[in-house]
Amino acid sequence: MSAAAALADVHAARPDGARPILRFERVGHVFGTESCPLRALDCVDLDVAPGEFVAIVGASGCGKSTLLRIAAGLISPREGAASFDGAPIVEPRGEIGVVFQDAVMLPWFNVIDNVTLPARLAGRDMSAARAEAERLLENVGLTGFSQSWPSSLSGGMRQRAAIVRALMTKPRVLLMDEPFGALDALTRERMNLELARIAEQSRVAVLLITHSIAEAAFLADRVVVMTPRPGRIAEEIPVPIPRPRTPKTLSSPDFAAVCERARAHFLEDGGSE
Ligand SMILES: Nc1ncnc2c1ncn2[C@@H]1O[C@H](COP(=O)(O)OP(=O)(O)OP(=O)(O)O)[C@@H](O)[C@H]1O
Repeated sequence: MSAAAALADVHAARPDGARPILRFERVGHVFGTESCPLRALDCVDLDVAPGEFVAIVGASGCGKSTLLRIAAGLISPREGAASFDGAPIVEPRGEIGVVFQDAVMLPWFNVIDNVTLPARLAGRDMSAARAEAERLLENVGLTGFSQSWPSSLSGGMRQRAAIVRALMTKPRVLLMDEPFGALDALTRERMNLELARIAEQSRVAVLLITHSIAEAAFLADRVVVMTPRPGRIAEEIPVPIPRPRTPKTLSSPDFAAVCERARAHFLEDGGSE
């Protein structure tokens, strides 16, 4: 069974309603003190539908990570609200998985113990959790590495393990903050293909933050461009490219058009990708 088929299987029995699975309503956030405030986000309205893949691009410091941390329940927004399936997000929850740029793994745990940690913390049956983890590891190309120490894995392998760990809670939303930013270009391309397969065949909704317009256009159903700080939504660009996405996608006129439309914002602002 392929990684994607396995993940489709993981999510198969879940009924998805028509309402957004993730919603930001007039979300604003200010850091700093009253005398020295720093407005990171301003009036962000954004919906993510069940199973949808949304990528966010924006200049460094425009508030992308802050938005994602609000969705993860790690920060309470000063203004507006974020909700998951209609309920306010007030703390981290199992249905929302998070993958950060640095695949933080506990160095004193091997791979299988790291990826099954959420299951252990949730008090799940560990033999079932281990079997599920082994299956997911196999399907992301980490067969035979379950007993390895994190220090012996490459960056790409650690990131794959981090994705498996995030999927162990059977999330309905996967939040990804520059997950492949630290990888070399070739590994990043391979990881993009893998993530595209996961997203296409599973029903997990993905909110991806990336500095790469090409990565956003390749993976997403919709590319959201943010303004420089304070971050607002400048434009939502639909990506009319059929799935499955393949390496050939990168040379399609639609792909080039989406990239050009997104890039125009950064040229206007004097910024760069
Ligand atoms: N905990 C914090 N305390 C104070 N200021 C913060 C904090 N977190 C973020 N900021 C500030 O808020 C703004 C938005 O930060 P954020 O990390 O969300 O931006 P970003 O778009 O993700 O940036 P990058 O692309 O460089 O990662 C920045 O000016 C940052 O310095």
